[in-house]
Amino acid sequence: MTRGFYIGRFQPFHNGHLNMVEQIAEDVDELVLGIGSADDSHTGRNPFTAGERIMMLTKSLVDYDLVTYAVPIEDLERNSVWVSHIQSMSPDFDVAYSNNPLVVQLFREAGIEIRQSPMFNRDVLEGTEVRERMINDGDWESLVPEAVVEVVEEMNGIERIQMVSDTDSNGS
Ligand SMILES: Nc1ncnc2c1ncn2[C@@H]1O[C@H](COP(=O)(O)OP(=O)(O)OP(=O)(O)O)[C@@H](O)[C@H]1O
Ligand SMILES: NC(=O)c1ccc[n+]([C@@H]2O[C@H](COP(=O)(O)O)[C@@H](O)[C@H]2O)c1
Repeated sequence: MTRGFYIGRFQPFHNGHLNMVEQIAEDVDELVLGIGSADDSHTGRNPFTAGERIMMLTKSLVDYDLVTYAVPIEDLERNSVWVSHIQSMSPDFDVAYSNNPLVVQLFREAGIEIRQSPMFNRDVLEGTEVRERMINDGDWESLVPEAVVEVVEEMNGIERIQMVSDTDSNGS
C-alpha cells in the first residue's frame, strides 16, 4: 500500500491539478491532498477558504478509484520546520508530489522522496489565469472540473473574487 501527499493552494482546483492527481493515482493507492495557505482567504491570491477548497477537491474526485484525504495546512513563518508541521497534521505518506521548487527543496532536505510531473497545458491551466478570468467575466469554467463550477456557484464565488480584487492591493 502506497500513500502519496500532494500540496497546493488550489485557488481554485483546476484541470492542471486534476491531471496531476490522475497521474499520481497511477503510482499510489491513497492520496493526501494538502490544502496549502489554509489560513488565508478573501484575498486576490487566495480568495477561497480551506473549507471551500475541500469541497472543490472532494466533489471533483468523487468518481475516482482513489482514497483521498484533504488536510488543511496553515503557512508558517519558518520554512525550516514546515515539513515537520505537515507531518504533524497529515496521515503518514511514502512520497510527496509538487512542481513548486521551494516545496521540492524543503521535502528533499527533510529526506522525503518527492516527485515532480510535467506541467499540463500551463499557458492556461494556472490558478492566476483562472482567477483573472473569474474577475473579468471570462471563460473560467472550461479550465476547471464541472464540480468546481458548481461549488463556486453555490458559494457566490465570482461575487467574492470580484469584490476582493477591487479592495485587495495584492490583487492577482
Ligand atoms: N497545469 C499544471 N500542470 C501540472 N501541475 C500543475 C499545474 N498547475 C499547477 N500545478 C502544480 O500543482 C501544485 C499546486 O499548484 P497551485 O495550487 O499553486 O496552482 P497554480 O496553478 O500554480 O496557481 P497560482 O497561479 O495561483 O499560483 C504546484 O506544485 C503546481 O506546480
Ligand atoms: N513556510 C511555509 O509556510 C511554506 C513553505 C513552503 C510552501 N508553503 C505553502 O505550500 C503551498 C505550496 O503550494 P503551491 O505549490 O500551490 O504554491 C502554498 O500554500 C505555500 O504557502 C508554505
